[in-house]
Amino acid sequence: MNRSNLTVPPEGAPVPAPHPDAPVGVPLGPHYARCFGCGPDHPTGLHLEAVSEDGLGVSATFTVGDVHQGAPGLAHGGVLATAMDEALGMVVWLLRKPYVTGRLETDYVLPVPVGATLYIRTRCTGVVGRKAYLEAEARMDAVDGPVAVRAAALFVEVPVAHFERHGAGTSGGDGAATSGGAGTSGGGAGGVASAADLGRRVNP
Ligand SMILES: CCCCC/C=C\C/C=C\C/C=C\C/C=C\CCCC(=O)SCCNC(=O)CCNC(=O)[C@H](O)C(C)(C)COP(=O)(O)OP(=O)(O)OC[C@H]1O[C@@H](n2cnc3c(N)ncnc32)[C@H](O)[C@@H]1OP(=O)(O)O
Repeated sequence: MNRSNLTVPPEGAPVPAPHPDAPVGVPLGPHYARCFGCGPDHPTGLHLEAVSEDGLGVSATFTVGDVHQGAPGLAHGGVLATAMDEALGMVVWLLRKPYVTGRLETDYVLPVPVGATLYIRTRCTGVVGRKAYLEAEARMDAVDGPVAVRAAALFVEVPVAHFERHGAGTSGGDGAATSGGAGTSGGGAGGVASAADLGRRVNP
């Protein structure tokens, strides 16, 4: 894909070992029930469903709905970038540290119609200090379908306080969702309802 060197790990950058608690071969479930990317409680979200492959890579599916259109009958490019961001974020979630997207690069290779299902695979390609490098590819309508979107990203590790300091209305009161969901019941990564939950998850 076309990409800047900001999302390419420096030569010799180590790929981390999977976290010992990282789930393998199981559905991840949502990390947050109201997440636009993966939350089952979000009415028009992407409802991405993902499986950890080996603790460092994730397979996810996203079916484009009516609410995701840009041009008539076609997925909005920003929505597709969000789907890639979400699937990439699920990989750093497996590393059991809080990260945010610093940079996201996207190549749109094919138009993606409403009703299409994207089969997304993402992978961590290196970690240097607070920076995690990741790549993603989305194939149309089958795991071995044509490539529709490619992405690369730099995620930056942040303290749990990042979410406490910057999140509005997520301190566990009315704005907080119950994490519930497949994340906790499916033996997967486990959902969070608040920044405090996130802290407990990272430092149990
Ligand atoms: C309260 C409720 C909590 C609920 C939370 C639930 C879950 C959340 C937790 C985990 C997520 C789980 C699953 C994933 C799900 C979804 C995926 C979507 C993820 C997102 O959608 S997340 C939202 C969008 N995201 C942001 O909202 C970030 C806004 N932003 C910032 O918060 C700062 O900007 C930050 C922190 C990025 C950096 O700030 P900073 O001050 O900490 O660090 P600094 O600037 O020193 O950068 C350190 C090193 O990164 C390099 N670096 C930084 N930025 C770069 C860039 N853009 N390009 C190239 N390199 C960059 C520097 O060059 C330096 O590199 P070097 O060390 O080599 O000098």
